[in-house]
Amino acid sequence: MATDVHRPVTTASPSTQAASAVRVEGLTRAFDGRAVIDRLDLDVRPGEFVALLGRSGCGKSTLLRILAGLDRDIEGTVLVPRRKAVAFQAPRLMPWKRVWRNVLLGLRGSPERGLAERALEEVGLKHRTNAWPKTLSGGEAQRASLARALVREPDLLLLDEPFGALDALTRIKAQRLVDELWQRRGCAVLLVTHDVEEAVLLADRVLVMDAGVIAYETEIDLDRPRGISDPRFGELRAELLRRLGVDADDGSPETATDGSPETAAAA
Ligand SMILES: Nc1ncnc2c1ncn2[C@@H]1O[C@H](COP(=O)(O)OP(=O)(O)OP(=O)(O)O)[C@@H](O)[C@H]1O
Repeated sequence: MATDVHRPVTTASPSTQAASAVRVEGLTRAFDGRAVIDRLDLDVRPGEFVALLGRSGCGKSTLLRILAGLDRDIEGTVLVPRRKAVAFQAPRLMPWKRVWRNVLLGLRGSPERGLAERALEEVGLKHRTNAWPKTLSGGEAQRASLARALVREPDLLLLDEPFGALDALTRIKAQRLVDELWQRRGCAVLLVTHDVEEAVLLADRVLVMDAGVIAYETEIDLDRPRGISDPRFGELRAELLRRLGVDADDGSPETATDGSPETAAAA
């Protein structure tokens, strides 16, 4: 797997690179002198599905943008595969280009329309190949955005709240689609989400970001396909909510009282 190195201060050995789809060591990103990411370490295995939770403003999108190579004003080591793709909450389609041209946007050379068609077929949108973006529903636009990511044949797929703006039913369908695509493609996925159930439903491992680092992580030891009625699902959900500082019973934020690392992570 070809690997991009962003401003390394240390160098990982080739064997380490092969064992990880993402390797981050001592990553720091500051804005106006304030470290939003503060010596963060992270490893994602090839083909692993990782979900990233955390309070609003804790730095999730900043981390994702760094992994995508969109922000290089960093300290530390970031190793990511060269073939990576990102999809955001807003589909970011160019309104003056037809759907298939949007899918091919930014690809080198002169990629053929058939390439876009195959990716659109994979997301169930082949019938809208020739459409203008403004004629797509929210769910369709998000699928077009996913097709644009898939056409890059990524080893790493970065998803920043991709279902955040969708209605509940469309969201469930989009989650199933991402699950299917991940199983078929076998790429590593890093999904930023606010939705704890979505994280437990889809991910192999869920991370909670707080105070600039990964403050908590848990493997999701549930068989697939997963159902929210599974008692273990409820346990994992409750624990993650607790780590996020939310009481699973009444949804109200907990107050940090004892200064313990656990409480600090959740506060
Ligand atoms: N370009 C920037 N300039 C200054 N501050 C920034 C910039 N980008 C992000 N920040 C700040 O960094 C912090 C983390 O932002 P980020 O968008 O990564 O949070 P987040 O966890 O993704 O939040 P949310 O869940 O609300 O999307 C915020 O305080 C934000 O204001």
